[in-house]
Amino acid sequence: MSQKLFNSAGLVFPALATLIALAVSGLLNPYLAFVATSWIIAGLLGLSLDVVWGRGGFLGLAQTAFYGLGGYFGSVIAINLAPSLGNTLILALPAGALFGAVVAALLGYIIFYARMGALQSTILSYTFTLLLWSVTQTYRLVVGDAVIGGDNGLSNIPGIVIGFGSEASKLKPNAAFVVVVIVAAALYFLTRFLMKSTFGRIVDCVRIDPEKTELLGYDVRKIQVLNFSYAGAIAGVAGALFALWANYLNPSIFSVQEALLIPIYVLVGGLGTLAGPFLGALLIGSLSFWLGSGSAGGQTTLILGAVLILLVLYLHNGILGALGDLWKRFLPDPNDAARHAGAVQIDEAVLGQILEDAAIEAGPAKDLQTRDAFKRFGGVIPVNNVTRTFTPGRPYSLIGPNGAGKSSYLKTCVGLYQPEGGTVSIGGQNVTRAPIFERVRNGMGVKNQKPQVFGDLSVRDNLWVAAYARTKTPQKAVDVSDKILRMLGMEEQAEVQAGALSHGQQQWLDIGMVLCLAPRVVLLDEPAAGMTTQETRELSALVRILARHTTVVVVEHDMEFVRTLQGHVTVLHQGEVFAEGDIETLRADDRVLDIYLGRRAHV
Ligand SMILES: Nc1ncnc2c1ncn2[C@@H]1O[C@H](COP(=O)(O)OP(=O)(O)OP(=O)(O)O)[C@@H](O)[C@H]1O
Repeated sequence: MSQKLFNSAGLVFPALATLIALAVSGLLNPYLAFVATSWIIAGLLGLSLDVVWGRGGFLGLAQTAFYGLGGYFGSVIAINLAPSLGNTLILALPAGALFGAVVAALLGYIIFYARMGALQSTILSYTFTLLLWSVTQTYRLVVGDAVIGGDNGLSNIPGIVIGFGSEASKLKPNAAFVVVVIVAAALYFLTRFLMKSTFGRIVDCVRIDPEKTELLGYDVRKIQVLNFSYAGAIAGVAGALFALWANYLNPSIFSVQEALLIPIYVLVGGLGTLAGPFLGALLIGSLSFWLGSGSAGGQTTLILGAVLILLVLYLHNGILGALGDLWKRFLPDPNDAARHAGAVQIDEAVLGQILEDAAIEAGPAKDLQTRDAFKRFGGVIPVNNVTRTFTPGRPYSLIGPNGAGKSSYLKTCVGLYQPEGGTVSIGGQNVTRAPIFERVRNGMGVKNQKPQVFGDLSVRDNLWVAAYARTKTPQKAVDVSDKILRMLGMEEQAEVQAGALSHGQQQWLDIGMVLCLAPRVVLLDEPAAGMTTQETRELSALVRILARHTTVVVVEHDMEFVRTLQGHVTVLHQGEVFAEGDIETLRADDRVLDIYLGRRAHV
């Protein structure tokens, strides 16, 4: 019961809060209703940032820009059309949403496709807000009866008007409060629904590990722009509501102070909780209202600042995050099963079936080919004109001393590194300049050196997200991920958070995720690292079976593991192919021993 309530807390408690707000709306004195309306609008703006930051993982400081633009655009429409139509809500809110979404999509396109670092992206978003501040102060634009820009601001904005024509009437503060509560609640529940949907799950993956998400075949940048644009729409609605509520807008809406208040609402309420920003805005709004009008009047900023610092210092996950953590202590630990997990044992029959199904759905195995692949990092050349073709049948192992360029070669094939020269092709198709997700959609399945799993997601969800990337059908993804779960013998750990698994188990989960993609070429970078001897044996069997159905290339240090693969071995040294053959011959080759031992002649 309490587990169920915990899972639906984001639905039950906000619904209760909405009902309470609606029930007390008639009892509030009009001034308090008027002020409280602004706190809810601020919470809505905080929600938009939580979508971008708490869920998407990007601390954007442009939410007030979309808010202000939504406010201005919504007001221009309301000012010009309200005299004939009456109702301002159905004009201003969609206009604000649309404008916020479009501008956010354009800014998001620049931020995410330019592949800037996190800090640069935050600064760019902030610069955009400041630019609007400066532009709206400097220039004036007249659109019909609306005058935008200049310090005097836009002052003839009609209030919240409902009804049409002669029936139209401007709402009094208490009724306006009700309307704003309803709009905010509707957007909150819509956002919660979206974040619980497949789109939201993928947004979570992008936040946790964007590289891994792309390695599953998702177009990460597109998802980021869509999420950013959705958040821009919410900010635009909040801005339009604000303009109607205040009947006035001026450039200070784009100010530094406004932009920095929003992350504070989110942090105080609880990052990523969606409901937290409302709580944060309500708390900060009511505290400053009370301090401002009470005996502590002159010290408001100081006291508010101290309270905020204490809250952020002692409640790392904000109020709702802390309450959630506290509640979890009284619930059964879902990660308990991770501690009882034995060594993974592959079910070869299920594996065979999975690989046959994969061939039916994704087609025959593909060759991987590089021609004169060349990659340089300053004076280091980890991939030096490597020409190789890998085909299905037997596994290929890449070995060599530390720094030989094995991982760099794999990363060049995957697209994690862009080569300065040469080509990479999959199944005869040149993918040298293709983004990673396109190579994956072309049949490439990759496991990097460190296991990459989505730690906050359950084992089952990790596999589902991988399977969904290929199948694009939720139920099919369930079928595929269930089979992989069975093949790995990890059914009992299905609900465990992937981050709670041991290193070796995470390796298996990562390999399972690769298999969910039905890859036609598989690249595995040190898959046996962190595995027990028994697990390494299991892995060897898996790789051999896999190589019968697809092309498999494995980078590995563990020579015993390489020997058991019974495959073709390539020795890399200083970025070049140094020797090739079977492992027994290479182990007996003095030249190979020399480079491993660092003996003079070949180093
Ligand atoms: N992103 C990078 N930036 C700069 N240098 C890099 C980068 N990636 C690899 N290198 C350099 O390229 C060389 C080859 O590294 P790489 O990791 O490919 O070797 P490796 O054979 O996989 O080694 P190991 O077995 O230790 O993992 C090293 O000198 C490394 O420092």
